[in-house]
Amino acid sequence: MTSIDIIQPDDWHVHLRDGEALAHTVPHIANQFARAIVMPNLKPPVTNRTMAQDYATRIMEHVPEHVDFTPLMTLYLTDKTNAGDINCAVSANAVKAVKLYPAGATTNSDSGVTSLDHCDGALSMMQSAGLPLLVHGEVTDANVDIFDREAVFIDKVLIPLRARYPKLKIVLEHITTRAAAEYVATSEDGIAATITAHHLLYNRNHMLAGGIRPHYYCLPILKRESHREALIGAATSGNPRFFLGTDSAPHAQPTKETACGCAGCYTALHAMELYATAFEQAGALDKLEAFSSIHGAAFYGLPVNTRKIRLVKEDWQVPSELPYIEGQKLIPLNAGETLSWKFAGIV
Ligand SMILES: NC(=O)N[C@@H](CC(=O)O)C(=O)O
Ligand SMILES: [Zn+2]
Ligand SMILES: [Zn+2]
Repeated sequence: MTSIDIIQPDDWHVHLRDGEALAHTVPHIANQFARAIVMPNLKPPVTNRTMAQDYATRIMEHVPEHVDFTPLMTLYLTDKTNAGDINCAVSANAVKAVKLYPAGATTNSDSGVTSLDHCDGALSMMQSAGLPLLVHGEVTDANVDIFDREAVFIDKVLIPLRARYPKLKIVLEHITTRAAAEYVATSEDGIAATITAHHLLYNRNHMLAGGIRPHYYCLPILKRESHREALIGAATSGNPRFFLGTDSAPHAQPTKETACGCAGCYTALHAMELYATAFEQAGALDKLEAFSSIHGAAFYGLPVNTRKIRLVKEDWQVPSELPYIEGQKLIPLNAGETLSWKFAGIV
């Protein structure tokens, strides 16, 4: 039987939600990953040090016994976030990053930033403190086609932002296009990108051809095959600017399977199996460890994990549904499908 051992990975972008959901999401993510950057798009969003610390405590209550997992917390940037909010969170070491959601771009982004002009105090403080800005990189202009929103964001928002704050560390989250992969690979230091497993494995045909599949709907939306190929190229290039971020984003079944469904794919259960599948298909399994377990820690200035995990080549079936909040079900990505890699635990 084929198997590979790699340094235990970290997830540099995940949604764990809150309340009852944590009993489901936290054990899944803590099973495979040693640390995770936890997104702050709760209702209401996590906007200050106390909220971040309290949220971390609620997460820790659901880490199973004998499992070693550390949530790395983030603040949600709003028009009102000021230098004092950043300073307070940084000096207490309560957060590892700040998240920018353009207002209206994605799930729970109503409190997001309407214009970065409002955020000068916060961004200047982050730049001097070395606190990374994590970016949902899509414009929200109704006139911009949904398939172009990431590429337009780079030109209209990201490049001017970097000109204004050249030392600000930025992660372009969940990149989905050739434009993003090329921009991150070729521009000035201080930028990196996370890539999800689903954007490495699927293109928009998987979501739309032969019937509409809501569990493949996430933002930024799956793009055409040539973009998926560019992402595979970036992830397997060995370039330390690219690292793992699942963007696992649970939504209860009734809110996905409906006339106007929520964006988000749930992959926390089987993330490393999906990444291994994508890297194997690309003939690049030897690059999986650096992408999953080394590059992200280096960007965040954190030590690499000491434990190792094992992935084995073995068929198993993804459950067709998982228990979730309020008696509802959570449909994972790949529900009912057979995967050929299996996570076999810490070794
Ligand atoms: N990726 C998604 O499609 N959804 C995320 C939000 C986000 O990461 O944009 C969510 O919170 O559900
Ligand atoms: Zn996002
Ligand atoms: Zn996300």
